[in-house]
Amino acid sequence: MPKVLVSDPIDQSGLDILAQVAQVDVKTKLPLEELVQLIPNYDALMIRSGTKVTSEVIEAASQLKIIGRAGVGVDNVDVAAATRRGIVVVNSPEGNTIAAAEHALAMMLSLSRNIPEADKSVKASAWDRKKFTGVEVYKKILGVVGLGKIGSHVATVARAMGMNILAYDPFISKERAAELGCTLVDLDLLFQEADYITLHIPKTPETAHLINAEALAKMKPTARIVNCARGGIIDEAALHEAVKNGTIAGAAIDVYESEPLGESSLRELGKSVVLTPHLGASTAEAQINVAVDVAEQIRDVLLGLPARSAVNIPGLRPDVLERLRPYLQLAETLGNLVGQLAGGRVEQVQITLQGDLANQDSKPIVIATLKGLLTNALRERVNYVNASIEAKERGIQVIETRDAGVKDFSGSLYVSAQGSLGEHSVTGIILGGTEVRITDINQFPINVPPTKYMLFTLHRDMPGIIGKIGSLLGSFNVNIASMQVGRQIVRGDAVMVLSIDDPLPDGILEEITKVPGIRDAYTVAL
Ligand SMILES: NC(=O)C1=CN([C@@H]2O[C@H](COP(=O)(O)OP(=O)(O)OC[C@H]3O[C@@H](n4cnc5c(N)ncnc54)[C@H](O)[C@@H]3O)[C@@H](O)[C@H]2O)C=CC1
Ligand SMILES: O=C(O)C(=O)COP(=O)(O)O
Repeated sequence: MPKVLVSDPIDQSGLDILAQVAQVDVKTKLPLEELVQLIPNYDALMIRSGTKVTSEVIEAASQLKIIGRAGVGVDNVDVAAATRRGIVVVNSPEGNTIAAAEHALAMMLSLSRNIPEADKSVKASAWDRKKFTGVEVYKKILGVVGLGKIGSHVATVARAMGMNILAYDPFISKERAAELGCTLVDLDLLFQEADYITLHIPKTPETAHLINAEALAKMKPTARIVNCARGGIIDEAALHEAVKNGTIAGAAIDVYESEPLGESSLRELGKSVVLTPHLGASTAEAQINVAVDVAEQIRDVLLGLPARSAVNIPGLRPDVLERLRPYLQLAETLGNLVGQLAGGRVEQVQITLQGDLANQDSKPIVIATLKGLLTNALRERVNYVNASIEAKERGIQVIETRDAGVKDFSGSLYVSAQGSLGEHSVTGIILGGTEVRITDINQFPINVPPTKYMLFTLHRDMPGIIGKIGSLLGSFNVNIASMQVGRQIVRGDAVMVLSIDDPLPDGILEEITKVPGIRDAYTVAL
């Protein structure tokens, strides 16, 4: 019988499902060393946010087939390490949406009406009404950062309370935002206008310390901020300063840079700050939802069936996968590339299967392209199973075409993305059965393999320009691994593609665009 280790508190309904197919051991609050020692005995691990599944744990997990996260965020799991070991990671994308949204709303109201401090004072036998006079949310502006599942529900309920909603989410279309009654704005405007700011984004390298001293300085002195998303999106030291100095009026925080919260100056801020111990998902209903959702998936995987919400494996039929594997890699790379070139919100994607590829099953290729495209927004949360739904929810229009007449290569894939910042296109092929080659960017012919870090420029084809870019990169200590130029006509417009060994340092892209003749420059990490 397979063995499942449950290392965080999970609702009994989930444990009952696991017990149908496995021996279930519940051992919570395990120190890392003990987890590393125990894990080789288990086929499945079921967790919440308390267990850190580090690469060390995964390396020791010689039998492990699946990690089930009974919740949304998988930032406590080294998903890349799990993927390398062939371990499926599943979560419950919707099981606690309502719980988290309601907690954010409760936090906003608690902060506005000083409920926690007032409660404390009554329980201490005081009757102090003046001290706890609050503010109303009615007719106030709520800035929602991240208009995904939780952010959308918060916006809907807040509208019903008479709030006006500004939203920032670079991956959501204007139409989708309008459907929710929200006005999409840029982040600076949201910071400047909002009376309340609520965060509903994943923690990624881009969102780490999104709310720092500089951002806080842009906010109204009456602004209040709510974080029920992830610790580390707010710089806690900067928040403490901002509330203490009156830069903003207050904050309600559920998640912290380090959990459990250790020594923290946030505790010293009295009624201006409301703190809860990561309770967003802690409702009876959500805990049953996530426990059942994830336990069912663990059961299925242990029985050899596919999981419905795997964050790290394609949910496609194995035979299709095998046949199309190189083209799925091509599609994912082109989707990711065109998404990064497009930069902002993508509204429309066109995917054309050309030449011999036009006779293949397009569905997996379209899904792989969308997965690549959405990786920028959703990271490891997007997979082959949910890529189409996620694209639809973001209002991205997908146009799929076939053109068997294109005979440049035996089969090629063309992907273009039209978004808030313009349109970009890329074409690619598979060389020698396995190798991805990019053969065209924005209608300029090239022939380059994708690499981890790339720099693209659109420029005028004129003498000296390549040298200038080379020297500029050199002066920033950026090593160029390879370089190629593509043009349609001599001394007309051209594109330059550079593979570089490291990410571009801050500020250099701006310098590149200042070089005479350079029209645009883009950096991409694949
Ligand atoms: N406090 C708690 O107990 C809980 C916390 N959460 C956290 O809430 C967050 C949101 O969850 P969901 O709404 O389910 O996820 P979701 O994936 O449905 O929505 C996230 C949204 O953020 C957007 N986004 C990504 N990067 C962005 C950026 N740099 N700027 C602005 N928007 C960006 C995405 O386009 C997406 O629409 C996650 O971090 C999750 O871990 C979720 C459940 C409970
Ligand atoms: O689902 C999420 O992302 C959460 O943050 C919930 O965390 P928890 O399962 O309550 O430890």
